[in-house]
Amino acid sequence: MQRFMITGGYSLSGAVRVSGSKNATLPIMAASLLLDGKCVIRGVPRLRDVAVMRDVLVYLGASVVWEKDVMRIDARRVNCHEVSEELMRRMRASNLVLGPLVGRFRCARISYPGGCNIGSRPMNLHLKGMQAMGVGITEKFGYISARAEKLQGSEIYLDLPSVGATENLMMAAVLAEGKTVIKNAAREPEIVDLQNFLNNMGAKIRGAGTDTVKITGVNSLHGTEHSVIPDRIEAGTHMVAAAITRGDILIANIIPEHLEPVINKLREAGVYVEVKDDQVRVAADKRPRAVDIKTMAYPGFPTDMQPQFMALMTVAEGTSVITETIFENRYKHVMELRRMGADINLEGHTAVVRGVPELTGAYVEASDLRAGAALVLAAMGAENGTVLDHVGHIDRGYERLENKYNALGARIIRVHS
Ligand SMILES: CC(=O)N[C@H]1[C@@H](OP(=O)(O)OP(=O)(O)OC[C@H]2O[C@@H](n3ccc(=O)[nH]c3=O)[C@H](O)[C@@H]2O)O[C@H](CO)[C@@H](O)[C@@H]1O
Ligand SMILES: C=C(OP(=O)(O)O)C(=O)O
Repeated sequence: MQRFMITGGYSLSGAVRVSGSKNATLPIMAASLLLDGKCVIRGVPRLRDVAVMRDVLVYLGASVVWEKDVMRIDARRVNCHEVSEELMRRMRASNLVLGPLVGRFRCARISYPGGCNIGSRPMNLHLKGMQAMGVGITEKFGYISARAEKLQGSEIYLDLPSVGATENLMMAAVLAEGKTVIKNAAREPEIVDLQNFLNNMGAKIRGAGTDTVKITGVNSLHGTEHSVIPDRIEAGTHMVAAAITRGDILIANIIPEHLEPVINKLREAGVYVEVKDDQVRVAADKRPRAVDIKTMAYPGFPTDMQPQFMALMTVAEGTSVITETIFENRYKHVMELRRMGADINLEGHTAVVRGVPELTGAYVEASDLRAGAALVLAAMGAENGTVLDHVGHIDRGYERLENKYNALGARIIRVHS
Protein backbone atom coordinates (compact mmCIF):
# COMPACT_ATOMS: atom_id res chain seq x y z
CA MET A 1 0.00 0.00 0.00
CA GLN A 2 1.30 3.44 -0.87
CA ARG A 3 0.23 6.85 0.33
CA PHE A 4 1.03 10.49 -0.33
CA MET A 5 1.91 12.93 2.45
CA ILE A 6 0.93 16.27 0.96
CA THR A 7 1.73 19.65 2.51
CA GLY A 8 -0.70 22.17 1.08
CA GLY A 9 -0.40 25.88 0.50
CA TYR A 10 2.29 26.06 -2.18
CA SER A 11 1.40 27.80 -5.47
CA LEU A 12 2.52 25.83 -8.51
CA SER A 13 4.75 27.56 -11.05
CA GLY A 14 6.86 26.48 -14.01
CA ALA A 15 6.26 24.14 -16.93
CA VAL A 16 4.95 20.59 -17.14
CA ARG A 17 4.71 18.22 -20.10
CA VAL A 18 1.65 16.06 -20.64
CA SER A 19 2.23 12.36 -21.35
CA GLY A 20 0.57 10.24 -24.01
CA SER A 21 -3.11 9.45 -23.55
CA LYS A 22 -4.00 6.39 -21.48
CA ASN A 23 -7.36 6.03 -23.16
CA ALA A 24 -5.80 6.19 -26.63
CA THR A 25 -2.89 3.86 -25.81
CA LEU A 26 -5.04 1.04 -24.38
CA PRO A 27 -7.30 0.45 -27.43
CA ILE A 28 -4.36 0.93 -29.80
CA MET A 29 -2.39 -1.75 -27.93
CA ALA A 30 -5.44 -4.02 -28.11
CA ALA A 31 -5.77 -3.27 -31.83
CA SER A 32 -2.22 -4.55 -32.41
CA LEU A 33 -3.69 -8.04 -31.88
CA LEU A 34 -5.43 -7.73 -35.24
CA LEU A 35 -2.10 -7.79 -37.01
CA ASP A 36 -0.22 -10.93 -37.95
CA GLY A 37 2.91 -8.80 -37.74
CA LYS A 38 4.69 -6.04 -35.85
CA CYS A 39 3.90 -2.45 -34.93
CA VAL A 40 5.56 0.35 -33.00
CA ILE A 41 3.66 2.73 -30.71
CA ARG A 42 5.34 5.94 -29.57
CA GLY A 43 4.43 8.32 -26.77
CA VAL A 44 3.28 5.43 -24.56
CA PRO A 45 2.78 6.66 -20.97
CA ARG A 46 4.35 4.64 -18.13
CA LEU A 47 1.13 3.79 -16.35
CA ARG A 48 -0.13 0.84 -14.36
CA ASP A 49 -3.00 0.29 -16.80
CA VAL A 50 -0.60 0.20 -19.75
CA ALA A 51 1.50 -2.38 -17.89
CA VAL A 52 -1.65 -4.48 -17.36
CA MET A 53 -2.52 -4.29 -21.07
CA ARG A 54 1.09 -5.33 -21.85
CA ASP A 55 0.60 -8.34 -19.55
CA VAL A 56 -2.67 -9.19 -21.33
CA LEU A 57 -0.97 -9.09 -24.74
CA VAL A 58 1.93 -11.24 -23.49
CA TYR A 59 -0.55 -13.70 -21.90
CA LEU A 60 -2.21 -14.00 -25.31
CA GLY A 61 1.16 -14.85 -26.89
CA ALA A 62 2.39 -11.49 -28.22
CA SER A 63 5.92 -10.25 -27.72
CA VAL A 64 6.03 -6.75 -26.22
CA VAL A 65 9.16 -4.67 -25.76
CA TRP A 66 8.54 -1.43 -23.87
CA GLU A 67 11.47 0.98 -23.57
CA LYS A 68 10.86 4.50 -22.29
CA ASP A 69 7.81 5.68 -24.24
CA VAL A 70 8.22 3.32 -27.19
CA MET A 71 6.41 0.01 -27.36
CA ARG A 72 7.13 -2.64 -30.00
CA ILE A 73 4.46 -5.30 -30.33
CA ASP A 74 4.81 -8.47 -32.37
CA ALA A 75 1.46 -10.29 -32.44
CA ARG A 76 2.48 -13.02 -34.93
CA ARG A 77 2.59 -15.72 -32.25
CA VAL A 78 -0.70 -14.91 -30.57
CA ASN A 79 -2.19 -18.34 -29.96
CA CYS A 80 -4.61 -17.89 -27.07
CA HIS A 81 -8.02 -16.28 -27.30
CA GLU A 82 -8.88 -16.17 -23.63
CA VAL A 83 -8.28 -13.52 -20.98
CA SER A 84 -8.40 -14.79 -17.41
CA GLU A 85 -10.44 -13.35 -14.59
CA GLU A 86 -7.24 -12.36 -12.77
CA LEU A 87 -6.16 -10.10 -15.65
CA MET A 88 -9.65 -8.76 -16.25
CA ARG A 89 -9.98 -7.81 -12.60
CA ARG A 90 -6.77 -5.79 -12.76
CA MET A 91 -8.25 -3.47 -15.39
CA ARG A 92 -11.64 -3.06 -17.01
CA ALA A 93 -10.14 -1.88 -20.29
CA SER A 94 -8.83 -5.43 -20.88
CA ASN A 95 -12.29 -5.94 -22.40
CA LEU A 96 -10.96 -4.07 -25.45
CA VAL A 97 -9.21 -7.25 -26.65
CA LEU A 98 -12.59 -8.84 -27.41
CA GLY A 99 -13.10 -6.99 -30.71
CA PRO A 100 -9.61 -7.62 -32.13
CA LEU A 101 -9.57 -11.31 -31.07
CA VAL A 102 -12.95 -11.91 -32.69
CA GLY A 103 -11.82 -9.93 -35.73
CA ARG A 104 -8.64 -11.95 -36.29
CA PHE A 105 -9.49 -15.41 -34.93
CA ARG A 106 -13.31 -15.40 -35.04
CA CYS A 107 -13.34 -16.50 -31.41
CA ALA A 108 -12.54 -15.11 -27.96
CA ARG A 109 -13.29 -15.81 -24.31
CA ILE A 110 -12.91 -13.12 -21.70
CA SER A 111 -13.89 -12.94 -18.07
CA TYR A 112 -16.80 -10.57 -17.54
CA PRO A 113 -15.26 -7.31 -16.28
CA GLY A 114 -18.11 -6.60 -13.86
CA GLY A 115 -18.72 -3.28 -12.17
CA CYS A 116 -16.16 -0.97 -10.65
CA ASN A 117 -15.93 1.88 -8.18
CA ILE A 118 -17.66 4.36 -10.47
CA GLY A 119 -20.58 2.31 -11.80
CA SER A 120 -21.89 -1.02 -13.01
CA ARG A 121 -20.46 -0.58 -16.52
CA PRO A 122 -22.14 -3.41 -18.46
CA MET A 123 -20.94 -4.60 -21.89
CA ASN A 124 -24.38 -5.18 -23.41
CA LEU A 125 -23.78 -2.73 -26.28
CA HIS A 126 -20.44 -4.30 -27.22
CA LEU A 127 -22.13 -7.72 -27.33
CA LYS A 128 -25.26 -6.57 -29.14
CA GLY A 129 -23.10 -5.01 -31.85
CA MET A 130 -21.06 -8.18 -32.27
CA GLN A 131 -24.21 -10.29 -32.47
CA ALA A 132 -25.37 -8.03 -35.31
CA MET A 133 -22.13 -9.01 -37.09
CA GLY A 134 -22.95 -12.69 -36.79
CA VAL A 135 -20.99 -13.46 -33.62
CA GLY A 136 -22.56 -16.03 -31.30
CA ILE A 137 -22.26 -14.90 -27.67
CA THR A 138 -22.62 -17.09 -24.61
CA GLU A 139 -22.24 -15.89 -21.04
CA LYS A 140 -21.43 -18.64 -18.52
CA PHE A 141 -19.51 -18.89 -15.24
CA GLY A 142 -18.60 -15.19 -15.39
CA TYR A 143 -17.05 -15.52 -18.87
CA ILE A 144 -18.17 -14.13 -22.21
CA SER A 145 -17.48 -16.48 -25.13
CA ALA A 146 -17.70 -15.14 -28.66
CA ARG A 147 -17.54 -17.27 -31.78
CA ALA A 148 -18.33 -16.59 -35.42
CA GLU A 149 -18.23 -18.84 -38.48
CA LYS A 150 -18.23 -15.73 -40.60
CA LEU A 151 -17.89 -12.11 -39.50
CA GLN A 152 -20.34 -10.05 -41.50
CA GLY A 153 -20.33 -6.25 -41.70
CA SER A 154 -23.57 -4.81 -40.40
CA GLU A 155 -25.43 -1.65 -39.43
CA ILE A 156 -25.23 -1.15 -35.67
CA TYR A 157 -27.07 1.45 -33.64
CA LEU A 158 -25.68 2.10 -30.16
CA ASP A 159 -28.38 2.95 -27.60
CA LEU A 160 -25.88 5.34 -26.05
CA PRO A 161 -22.52 6.56 -27.36
CA SER A 162 -20.26 4.16 -25.49
CA VAL A 163 -16.54 4.75 -26.03
CA GLY A 164 -15.54 1.15 -25.40
CA ALA A 165 -18.35 -0.32 -27.53
CA THR A 166 -17.48 2.00 -30.44
CA GLU A 167 -13.81 0.95 -30.21
CA ASN A 168 -14.46 -2.79 -29.78
CA LEU A 169 -16.87 -2.82 -32.73
CA MET A 170 -14.53 -0.80 -34.95
CA MET A 171 -11.77 -3.32 -34.23
CA ALA A 172 -14.04 -6.33 -34.83
CA ALA A 173 -15.21 -4.85 -38.14
CA VAL A 174 -11.78 -4.17 -39.67
CA LEU A 175 -11.32 -7.74 -40.96
CA ALA A 176 -15.05 -8.53 -41.40
CA GLU A 177 -16.72 -9.11 -44.74
CA GLY A 178 -18.36 -6.03 -46.18
CA LYS A 179 -19.27 -2.77 -44.59
CA THR A 180 -20.09 -1.97 -40.95
CA VAL A 181 -21.77 1.27 -39.96
CA ILE A 182 -21.81 2.24 -36.28
CA LYS A 183 -24.50 4.83 -35.59
CA ASN A 184 -24.73 6.97 -32.45
CA ALA A 185 -21.02 6.21 -32.04
CA ALA A 186 -18.98 7.94 -29.35
CA ARG A 187 -16.97 10.89 -30.71
CA GLU A 188 -14.04 11.01 -28.27
CA PRO A 189 -10.61 12.04 -29.69
CA GLU A 190 -9.19 8.67 -28.59
CA ILE A 191 -11.52 7.01 -31.11
CA VAL A 192 -10.06 9.18 -33.86
CA ASP A 193 -6.57 8.13 -32.75
CA LEU A 194 -7.62 4.47 -32.93
CA GLN A 195 -9.02 5.04 -36.43
CA ASN A 196 -5.72 6.63 -37.52
CA PHE A 197 -3.72 3.71 -36.12
CA LEU A 198 -5.95 1.13 -37.80
CA ASN A 199 -5.96 2.99 -41.12
CA ASN A 200 -2.15 3.21 -40.97
CA MET A 201 -2.22 -0.62 -40.76
CA GLY A 202 -4.35 -0.79 -43.90
CA ALA A 203 -7.89 -0.66 -42.45
CA LYS A 204 -10.59 1.36 -44.19
CA ILE A 205 -12.40 3.44 -41.58
CA ARG A 206 -14.06 6.82 -41.94
CA GLY A 207 -16.08 9.01 -39.64
CA ALA A 208 -14.39 8.60 -36.23
CA GLY A 209 -14.99 11.84 -34.35
CA THR A 210 -18.55 12.00 -35.71
CA ASP A 211 -21.54 9.96 -34.60
CA THR A 212 -21.33 7.63 -37.61
CA VAL A 213 -18.28 5.43 -38.12
CA LYS A 214 -18.03 3.42 -41.34
CA ILE A 215 -15.69 0.46 -41.66
CA THR A 216 -15.12 -1.39 -44.91
CA GLY A 217 -13.64 -4.80 -44.18
CA VAL A 218 -10.20 -5.61 -45.62
CA ASN A 219 -8.47 -8.98 -46.09
CA SER A 220 -5.21 -8.20 -44.37
CA LEU A 221 -3.28 -5.55 -42.45
CA HIS A 222 0.37 -4.54 -42.37
CA GLY A 223 2.81 -3.23 -39.74
CA THR A 224 2.94 0.44 -38.82
CA GLU A 225 4.34 3.08 -36.48
CA HIS A 226 2.08 5.44 -34.58
CA SER A 227 2.40 8.22 -31.97
CA VAL A 228 -0.47 8.47 -29.49
CA ILE A 229 -2.20 11.78 -28.81
CA PRO A 230 -1.53 13.69 -25.57
CA ASP A 231 -3.71 12.88 -22.57
CA ARG A 232 -6.45 15.53 -22.38
CA ILE A 233 -7.51 14.40 -18.90
CA GLU A 234 -3.98 14.71 -17.53
CA ALA A 235 -3.79 18.20 -19.10
CA GLY A 236 -7.15 19.16 -17.58
CA THR A 237 -5.99 17.92 -14.17
CA HIS A 238 -2.89 20.18 -14.37
CA MET A 239 -5.08 23.12 -15.37
CA VAL A 240 -7.15 22.67 -12.22
CA ALA A 241 -3.92 22.24 -10.21
CA ALA A 242 -2.80 25.71 -11.31
CA ALA A 243 -6.18 27.20 -10.43
CA ILE A 244 -6.61 25.56 -7.02
CA THR A 245 -3.08 26.46 -5.84
CA ARG A 246 -3.41 30.01 -7.22
CA GLY A 247 -0.40 29.22 -9.36
CA ASP A 248 0.84 30.04 -12.83
CA ILE A 249 1.94 27.13 -15.00
CA LEU A 250 2.64 26.32 -18.63
CA ILE A 251 1.30 22.97 -19.77
CA ALA A 252 3.04 21.60 -22.86
CA ASN A 253 2.02 18.88 -25.33
CA ILE A 254 -1.71 19.48 -25.55
CA ILE A 255 -4.28 19.54 -28.34
CA PRO A 256 -6.31 22.66 -27.39
CA GLU A 257 -9.43 21.52 -29.28
CA HIS A 258 -9.65 18.42 -27.04
CA LEU A 259 -9.70 20.64 -23.95
CA GLU A 260 -12.42 23.09 -25.02
CA PRO A 261 -15.03 22.12 -22.41
CA VAL A 262 -12.48 22.35 -19.59
CA ILE A 263 -10.94 25.59 -20.88
CA ASN A 264 -14.36 27.23 -21.19
CA LYS A 265 -15.46 26.21 -17.70
CA LEU A 266 -12.20 27.44 -16.16
CA ARG A 267 -12.53 30.79 -17.94
CA GLU A 268 -16.14 31.03 -16.76
CA ALA A 269 -14.81 30.47 -13.24
CA GLY A 270 -12.46 33.45 -13.68
CA VAL A 271 -9.27 31.46 -14.19
CA TYR A 272 -6.76 32.91 -16.68
CA VAL A 273 -6.24 30.50 -19.60
CA GLU A 274 -4.04 31.38 -22.57
CA VAL A 275 -3.71 28.87 -25.38
CA LYS A 276 -0.78 28.98 -27.77
CA ASP A 277 -0.22 26.21 -30.31
CA ASP A 278 0.29 23.03 -28.32
CA GLN A 279 0.69 24.76 -24.95
CA VAL A 280 -1.61 26.36 -22.45
CA ARG A 281 -0.78 28.78 -19.65
CA VAL A 282 -3.11 28.68 -16.66
CA ALA A 283 -2.96 31.17 -13.81
CA ALA A 284 -5.12 32.29 -10.89
CA ASP A 285 -4.56 34.70 -7.99
CA LYS A 286 -7.91 34.47 -6.21
CA ARG A 287 -10.75 32.07 -5.44
CA PRO A 288 -12.61 30.90 -8.55
CA ARG A 289 -16.24 31.84 -9.19
CA ALA A 290 -18.71 28.98 -8.75
CA VAL A 291 -19.88 27.52 -12.07
CA ASP A 292 -22.20 24.61 -12.84
CA ILE A 293 -21.09 21.56 -14.77
CA LYS A 294 -22.90 18.61 -16.28
CA THR A 295 -20.86 15.70 -17.58
CA MET A 296 -21.64 14.62 -21.14
CA ALA A 297 -20.15 12.46 -23.85
CA TYR A 298 -17.50 14.31 -25.93
CA PRO A 299 -17.52 17.19 -26.83
CA GLY A 300 -19.35 17.77 -23.54
CA PHE A 301 -17.63 18.18 -20.19
CA PRO A 302 -15.72 14.91 -19.52
CA THR A 303 -16.80 12.71 -16.63
CA ASP A 304 -13.09 11.96 -16.12
CA MET A 305 -12.65 15.64 -15.07
CA GLN A 306 -15.70 15.84 -12.79
CA PRO A 307 -13.95 14.94 -9.48
CA GLN A 308 -11.04 17.34 -10.16
CA PHE A 309 -13.42 20.17 -11.07
CA MET A 310 -15.48 19.47 -7.98
CA ALA A 311 -12.31 19.84 -5.88
CA LEU A 312 -11.88 23.32 -7.38
CA MET A 313 -15.51 24.24 -6.78
CA THR A 314 -15.21 23.38 -3.07
CA VAL A 315 -13.20 26.60 -2.64
CA ALA A 316 -15.15 28.74 -5.12
CA GLU A 317 -17.08 31.93 -4.30
CA GLY A 318 -20.72 30.88 -4.44
CA THR A 319 -22.60 27.65 -5.05
CA SER A 320 -21.96 25.25 -7.89
CA VAL A 321 -24.27 22.50 -9.15
CA ILE A 322 -22.47 19.46 -10.55
CA THR A 323 -24.43 16.80 -12.41
CA GLU A 324 -22.88 13.45 -13.32
CA THR A 325 -24.76 11.87 -16.22
CA ILE A 326 -22.31 9.18 -17.41
CA PHE A 327 -21.55 7.01 -14.37
CA GLU A 328 -24.11 6.33 -11.64
CA ASN A 329 -21.62 6.04 -8.79
CA ARG A 330 -18.91 8.59 -9.51
CA TYR A 331 -19.14 10.54 -6.28
CA LYS A 332 -16.91 8.58 -3.90
CA HIS A 333 -14.64 11.63 -3.57
CA VAL A 334 -17.50 13.64 -2.03
CA MET A 335 -17.13 11.98 1.40
CA GLU A 336 -13.39 12.53 1.33
CA LEU A 337 -13.66 16.18 0.27
CA ARG A 338 -16.12 16.68 3.13
CA ARG A 339 -13.44 15.36 5.53
CA MET A 340 -11.31 18.24 4.29
CA GLY A 341 -14.02 20.78 5.14
CA ALA A 342 -15.93 20.91 1.85
CA ASP A 343 -19.63 21.71 1.98
CA ILE A 344 -21.27 19.31 -0.49
CA ASN A 345 -24.85 18.13 -0.56
CA LEU A 346 -25.45 15.05 -2.70
CA GLU A 347 -28.82 14.14 -4.10
CA GLY A 348 -28.90 11.39 -6.69
CA HIS A 349 -26.84 12.47 -9.68
CA THR A 350 -26.46 16.04 -8.49
CA ALA A 351 -23.96 17.54 -6.08
CA VAL A 352 -24.53 21.02 -4.69
CA VAL A 353 -21.17 22.46 -3.70
CA ARG A 354 -21.16 25.56 -1.50
CA GLY A 355 -17.70 27.06 -1.75
CA VAL A 356 -15.73 27.56 1.47
CA PRO A 357 -12.74 29.93 1.77
CA GLU A 358 -10.25 27.11 2.31
CA LEU A 359 -10.01 23.34 2.79
CA THR A 360 -8.01 21.84 5.63
CA GLY A 361 -5.76 18.80 5.47
CA ALA A 362 -7.13 15.43 6.64
CA TYR A 363 -6.65 11.68 6.30
CA VAL A 364 -8.42 10.69 3.06
CA GLU A 365 -8.55 7.70 0.72
CA ALA A 366 -8.52 7.47 -3.07
CA SER A 367 -11.38 5.20 -4.17
CA ASP A 368 -10.53 5.36 -7.87
CA LEU A 369 -8.24 7.08 -10.34
CA ARG A 370 -9.88 10.50 -10.79
CA ALA A 371 -11.17 10.67 -7.21
CA GLY A 372 -7.53 10.21 -6.20
CA ALA A 373 -6.39 12.99 -8.55
CA ALA A 374 -9.10 15.29 -7.16
CA LEU A 375 -7.84 14.67 -3.61
CA VAL A 376 -4.25 15.47 -4.63
CA LEU A 377 -5.50 18.79 -6.04
CA ALA A 378 -7.62 19.52 -2.96
CA ALA A 379 -4.68 18.71 -0.66
CA MET A 380 -2.24 20.92 -2.61
CA GLY A 381 -4.66 23.84 -2.23
CA ALA A 382 -5.47 23.12 1.43
CA GLU A 383 -4.12 24.43 4.67
CA ASN A 384 -1.87 21.98 6.56
CA GLY A 385 -1.00 18.43 5.64
CA THR A 386 -3.04 15.64 4.09
CA VAL A 387 -2.42 11.92 4.12
CA LEU A 388 -3.85 10.38 0.95
CA ASP A 389 -4.08 6.60 1.05
CA HIS A 390 -4.43 4.05 -1.79
CA VAL A 391 -2.53 6.15 -4.34
CA GLY A 392 -2.04 3.04 -6.47
CA HIS A 393 -5.30 4.08 -8.14
CA ILE A 394 -3.63 7.31 -9.27
CA ASP A 395 -0.73 5.39 -10.84
CA ARG A 396 -3.27 3.73 -13.15
CA GLY A 397 -3.59 6.96 -15.11
CA TYR A 398 -0.85 9.46 -14.17
CA GLU A 399 2.89 9.00 -14.63
CA ARG A 400 4.38 9.71 -11.18
CA LEU A 401 2.02 12.62 -10.55
CA GLU A 402 3.94 13.62 -7.41
CA ASN A 403 7.17 14.14 -9.41
CA LYS A 404 5.39 16.37 -11.92
CA TYR A 405 3.85 18.51 -9.14
CA ASN A 406 6.97 18.59 -6.96
CA ALA A 407 8.89 19.95 -9.97
CA LEU A 408 6.34 22.80 -9.99
CA GLY A 409 6.82 23.54 -6.28
CA ALA A 410 4.39 21.16 -4.57
CA ARG A 411 5.35 19.17 -1.46
CA ILE A 412 4.29 15.56 -1.94
CA ILE A 413 6.09 12.56 -0.49
CA ARG A 414 5.26 9.00 -1.50
CA VAL A 415 5.39 6.62 1.44
CA HIS A 416 5.40 2.81 1.13
CA SER A 417 3.64 1.21 4.07
C1 LIG B 1 -10.28 3.07 -21.19
C2 LIG B 1 -11.23 4.17 -21.50
O1 LIG B 1 -11.23 4.71 -22.59
N1 LIG B 1 -12.01 4.55 -20.51
C3 LIG B 1 -12.94 5.65 -20.72
C4 LIG B 1 -14.18 5.13 -21.41
O2 LIG B 1 -14.71 4.10 -20.59
P1 LIG B 1 -15.83 3.13 -21.20
O3 LIG B 1 -15.52 2.86 -22.61
O4 LIG B 1 -15.94 1.97 -20.27
O5 LIG B 1 -17.12 4.05 -21.06
P2 LIG B 1 -18.45 4.01 -21.92
O6 LIG B 1 -18.47 5.20 -22.82
O7 LIG B 1 -18.60 2.67 -22.53
O8 LIG B 1 -19.54 4.18 -20.79
C5 LIG B 1 -20.45 5.24 -20.76
C6 LIG B 1 -21.73 4.78 -20.11
O9 LIG B 1 -22.32 3.78 -20.93
C7 LIG B 1 -22.67 2.65 -20.17
N2 LIG B 1 -22.56 1.45 -21.02
C8 LIG B 1 -21.39 1.23 -21.72
C9 LIG B 1 -21.27 0.10 -22.52
C10 LIG B 1 -22.34 -0.79 -22.60
O10 LIG B 1 -22.28 -1.82 -23.28
N3 LIG B 1 -23.48 -0.53 -21.90
C11 LIG B 1 -23.62 0.58 -21.11
O11 LIG B 1 -24.66 0.78 -20.49
C12 LIG B 1 -21.66 2.66 -19.03
O12 LIG B 1 -22.11 1.91 -17.91
C13 LIG B 1 -21.55 4.14 -18.73
O13 LIG B 1 -22.60 4.52 -17.89
O14 LIG B 1 -15.12 6.19 -21.57
C14 LIG B 1 -15.58 6.75 -20.33
C15 LIG B 1 -16.62 7.80 -20.65
O15 LIG B 1 -16.05 8.88 -21.29
C16 LIG B 1 -14.39 7.32 -19.55
O16 LIG B 1 -14.83 7.72 -18.29
C17 LIG B 1 -13.30 6.28 -19.39
O17 LIG B 1 -12.12 6.89 -18.89
C1 LIG C 1 -12.71 5.73 -15.74
C2 LIG C 1 -11.48 5.78 -16.21
O1 LIG C 1 -10.80 4.75 -16.76
P1 LIG C 1 -11.29 3.24 -17.04
O2 LIG C 1 -12.35 3.30 -18.07
O3 LIG C 1 -10.07 2.57 -17.55
O4 LIG C 1 -11.78 2.69 -15.74
C3 LIG C 1 -10.69 7.04 -16.20
O5 LIG C 1 -9.68 7.11 -16.91
O6 LIG C 1 -11.06 7.98 -15.47
